[in-house]
Amino acid sequence: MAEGRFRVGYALLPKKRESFIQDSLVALAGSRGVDLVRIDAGRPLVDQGPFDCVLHKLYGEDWRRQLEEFTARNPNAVVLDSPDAIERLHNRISMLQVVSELRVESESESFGIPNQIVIYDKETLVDKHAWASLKFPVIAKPLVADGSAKSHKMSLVFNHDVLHKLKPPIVLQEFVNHGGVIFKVYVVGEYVKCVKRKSLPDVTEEKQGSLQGCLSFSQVSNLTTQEKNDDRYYRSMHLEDAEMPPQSFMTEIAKGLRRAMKLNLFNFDVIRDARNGHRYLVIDINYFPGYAKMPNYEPVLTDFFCDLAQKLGKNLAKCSGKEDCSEKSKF
Ligand SMILES: O=P(O)(O)O[C@@H]1[C@@H](OP(=O)(O)O)[C@H](OP(=O)(O)O)[C@H](O)[C@H](OP(=O)(O)O)[C@H]1OP(=O)(O)O
Ligand SMILES: Nc1ncnc2c1ncn2[C@@H]1O[C@H](COP(=O)(O)OP(=O)(O)O)[C@@H](O)[C@H]1O
Ligand SMILES: [Mg+2]
Ligand SMILES: [Mg+2]
Repeated sequence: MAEGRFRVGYALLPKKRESFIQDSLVALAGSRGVDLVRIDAGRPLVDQGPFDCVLHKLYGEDWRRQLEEFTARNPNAVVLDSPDAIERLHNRISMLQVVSELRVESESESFGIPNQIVIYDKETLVDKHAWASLKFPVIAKPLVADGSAKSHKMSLVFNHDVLHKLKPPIVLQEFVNHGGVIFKVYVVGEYVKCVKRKSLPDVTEEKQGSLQGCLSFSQVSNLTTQEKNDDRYYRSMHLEDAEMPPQSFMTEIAKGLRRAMKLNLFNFDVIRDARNGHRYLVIDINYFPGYAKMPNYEPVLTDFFCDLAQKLGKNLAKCSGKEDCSEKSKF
C-alpha cells in the first residue's frame, strides 16, 4: 500500500457515483493524501484493493458476504457503514423507533415522530379498530425503504373510505402541517449541517373537505427547479423566509442518532409542527444521502476521511501546492 496515502474504495450505483464522485472531491481528497478508488461490483471485492476503507451503498446477500470476507481478510480496514446498522433504515418502523427512544435535554424545544401505525395485510386495512387512533389526513408510506422507486411512492389520504385502495405492508402516518418547509439534517461523522427544502403544502380543514380520496406523490424534496417553477404552489412559496431550527438542538439529535444507530453517513428529514413552533418531528432517515447537494461537501467529506485515517494511525503525506497527486488513472 502506498506509504502515507489513505485508500478509500467506493462501491456505489451509477447515479450515486455520478453525483458524489465529482472531480472536485477527488482532487481535494487527493491533495490531502486520500485516494478515492472505484470498486468494480462485477469482480470479487477481496481481489481488489488494497483499501483502508470501503465506502458503499449496495445491498443484497451477495454484497454482504463480500464485505464479511473482505473484513475477515483485512481486519484493520473500515467498512462504512456496517450492513447491519444500515439495515435498520430499510424499514420505516425500525427507522423511527430509534428517534422515539432518544433523549435530548432542551428547555424550549421538543422532538418526536408523528403518530403512526403499521399495516401488514388488506384485512387490517379495512378494520376500523386498526386506524381508530389516527387523525386524518394521513400519509401512506411503503414499509420498506430500500431506495427503490416503489419505496418512495406515497399517498396523502384524506379519509378512511379510500384505505382499501392501498397496498400493504404500509405505514400510515399522521400528516402534520409544517408550513411547506422541510429541514434536512446531513451527518458526516461528527459534522452536522441543516438545510431547508420545499415540502408538501399544509392541508387546511377547508381544503381537506373539498378533496376527495387520496393524492399520490413521490420524492417531493427532489423536485427539479423546472418542476417547482411550473407549479403555482411552489412559485408562491418563499423558502428563504422560513426560520431555521436551533442549530444546537439539531446537532444534539444528530449526535444521539449517530451513536444509537452506529452510522456515520446519513441524513434525516425534520418538520416543524405548525401547531407548536417549538416541536420538531423526524419523519425520515436516509443512509448515504445526496451529499453533493450539501454546501461545501468536498471539504467536509475530505476532513472526514482524513480524521478517519488519523484514527486508524495513518500519517498522511500531503501534496504540496496545486500538484494533483490523486491516483487519477483509477477512475
Ligand atoms: O439522489 P439524491 O442525491 O437526490 O439523494 C437521495 C436523497 O435525497 P437527499 O439527499 O435527502 O436530498 C433521498 O432522500 P429523500 O428521499 O429526499 O428523503 C434518499 O436518501 C435517496 O436514497 P434512497 O433512494 O432512499 O436510497 C437518495 O438517492 P440516492 O442518490 O442514494 O439514489
Ligand atoms: N408525517 C408527515 N407530515 C407531513 N409531511 C410529510 C410527512 N411525512 C412525509 N411528509 C412529506 O413527504 C415527503 C416524503 O416523505 P419521506 O418519509 O421523507 O419519504 P422518502 O423516503 O421518499 O423521502 C417528505 O419529504 C415530506 O415533504
Ligand atoms: Mg425523505
Ligand atoms: Mg427516505
